[in-house]
Amino acid sequence: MNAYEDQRTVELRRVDAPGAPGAPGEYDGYADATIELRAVPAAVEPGTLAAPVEAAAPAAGDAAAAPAPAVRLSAREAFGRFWPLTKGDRPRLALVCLCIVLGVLGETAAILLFGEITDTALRAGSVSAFWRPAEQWIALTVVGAITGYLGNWLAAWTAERFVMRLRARVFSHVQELPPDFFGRHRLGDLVERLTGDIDAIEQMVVSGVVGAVSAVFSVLFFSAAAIWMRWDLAVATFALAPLFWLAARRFSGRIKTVSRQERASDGAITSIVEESLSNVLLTQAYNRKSAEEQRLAREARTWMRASVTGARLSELYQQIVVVVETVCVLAVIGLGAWEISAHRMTLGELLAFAAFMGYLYPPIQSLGHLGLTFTAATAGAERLVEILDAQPAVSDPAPGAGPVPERAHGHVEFNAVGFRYPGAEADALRGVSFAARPGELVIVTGASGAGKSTVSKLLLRFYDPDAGGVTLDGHDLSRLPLAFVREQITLLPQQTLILHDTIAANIACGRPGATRHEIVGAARAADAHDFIAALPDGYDTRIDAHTAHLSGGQLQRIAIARAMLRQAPVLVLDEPTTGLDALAARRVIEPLRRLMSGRTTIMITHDLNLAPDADRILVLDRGHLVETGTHAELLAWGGAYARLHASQNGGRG
Ligand SMILES: Nc1ncnc2c1ncn2[C@@H]1O[C@H](COP(=O)(O)OP(=O)(O)OP(=O)(O)O)[C@@H](O)[C@H]1O
Repeated sequence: MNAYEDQRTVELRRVDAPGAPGAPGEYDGYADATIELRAVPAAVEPGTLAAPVEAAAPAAGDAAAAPAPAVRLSAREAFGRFWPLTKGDRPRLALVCLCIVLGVLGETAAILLFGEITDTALRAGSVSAFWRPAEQWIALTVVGAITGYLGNWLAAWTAERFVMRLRARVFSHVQELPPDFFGRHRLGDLVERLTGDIDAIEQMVVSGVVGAVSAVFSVLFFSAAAIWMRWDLAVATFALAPLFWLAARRFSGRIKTVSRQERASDGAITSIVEESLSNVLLTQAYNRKSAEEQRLAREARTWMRASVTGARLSELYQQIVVVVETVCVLAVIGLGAWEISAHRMTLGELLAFAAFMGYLYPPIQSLGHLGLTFTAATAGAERLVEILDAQPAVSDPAPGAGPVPERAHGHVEFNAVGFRYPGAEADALRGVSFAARPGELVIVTGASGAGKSTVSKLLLRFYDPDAGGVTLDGHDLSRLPLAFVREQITLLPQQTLILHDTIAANIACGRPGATRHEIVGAARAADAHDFIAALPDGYDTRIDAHTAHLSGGQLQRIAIARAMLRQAPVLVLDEPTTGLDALAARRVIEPLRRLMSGRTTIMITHDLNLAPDADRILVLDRGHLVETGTHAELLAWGGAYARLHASQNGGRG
């Protein structure tokens, strides 16, 4: 019986919740090798199941503190929303289910053989009667092992593919969302949604289905076998089964609430860690170490309370199940003893019957657990659906909506443009009109919040205007493919964007496929070649946004080289010298002039050093275009521009 006992350990660990003391009873000892397949579905597996349950749960009062998700779904809606993503893998899922059914059938037959061995070989003391059922049992075990192996392997494959596909889909969608979406969501929380929440949904959709099939077929076959053996005994013991469902139902509402809290807390903790580490300079320079620690501790406390309450709920559920199970098992033993004493049953039959009962409870429990897993995963689904339902602010025009030029000349026009950010109370731009012809430099200036950056966002079509229109060479931007617009317009943002890669790759991302010769040429034109060549690994030096050992001015020149390589006819410079000291700013002016030459340049800036070079200067004030002209004209006019200029030159006008 050693082999059984070993397997029983597996069975108990897998079927009972972690840490749940007590076995379903001695009958569980008759588990056999096919147990592995039944345990595969992660949703049924206590370890995985317990995760959302245990890790959740605030005290009742804490539930109110959970940030309310914008989307509320029932488990069925959540499942329906993500099930279509299994398309393409359904034949494999069907094969997994077939393996499960074969495995359960094998288990059923093995238990019957065990009853036979007990009566014909053990009780009769006959070795010869042992061999035939033993051979059959071994054959069944080998078939079970093969189907178990195949089923587990395919199930893992399908589950991982689902995760990959879902993550790719959400990631691709997120990348199309407008900048204000990222303003409303913390980065760490988004990271958590793309990792933890996606895993939770997998638990519901793929592992959930596999787990449900496994549990349903186990219940069907074992109960059919038990009824076939002794329907009266079976009915008597089945009467207690609904108690499992009642227990699961009782707990599911609270678990959903605490799971929401747990998912939100996970997101908050990841956000705090991410924000703190990326702002470590601010933390150190402003002595904010203890403030940051307190921020983390606050969230961690919420998470801990949720986690402990979740563990308590889970444990309570488990213990109730253990008591119900023990009552059921004792009922079987008691009835069996009575039947044996009345010679209506043999010992082998009783053991086989009890084994079916012992085998029946775990899948019944699993079904209850699965309900809880679905409930917990729904909280993750709500958070992902919130992202997937967020609409990109702009979309590609329908194919054939209008002619698409091969390449733009760079004639940009704003015609009475009005725009208000989603959810904002005031217009960011109102009735703004101007034009920039190929090769011209147009400077957009004005006080903070005047609407300068909004001009660049509309030009790059991060948003469409609410009124008026923006055209490129006379084509309304909304009628041009997005990819075309962004190929024709190069943005040099205020903050230099660095990829975690070599300097060469950072420059080449302006034009994928650029040769080393072209990269070096662009770096020379950007005055970046000398300092790059002086680095130990030259162009192959790996840099990173946070660890780059390069100055702000050097990074800016790498960005200029990237823009040079791009060769787009329109250039948008957003505060190109902000954050640089006077010397570094002077060093980027010349490369900038080279970059601007021959291109339509819209420069958004407070810094008026390049203003005398501009063909036109636009002064914005609270979304209105209040002055337009050259530097000399506007100075002579003596209005807002003259005041701005004077403020920068210490009142010298
Ligand atoms: N995502 C947003 N949601 C709501 N309002 C926004 C958003 N972004 C900007 N605004 C508002 O739109 C107005 C114009 O903002 P914009 O960023 O264009 O100003 P700006 O002139 O570039 O300012 P700064 O010089 O400080 O960068 C401001 O009142 C700002 O508060």
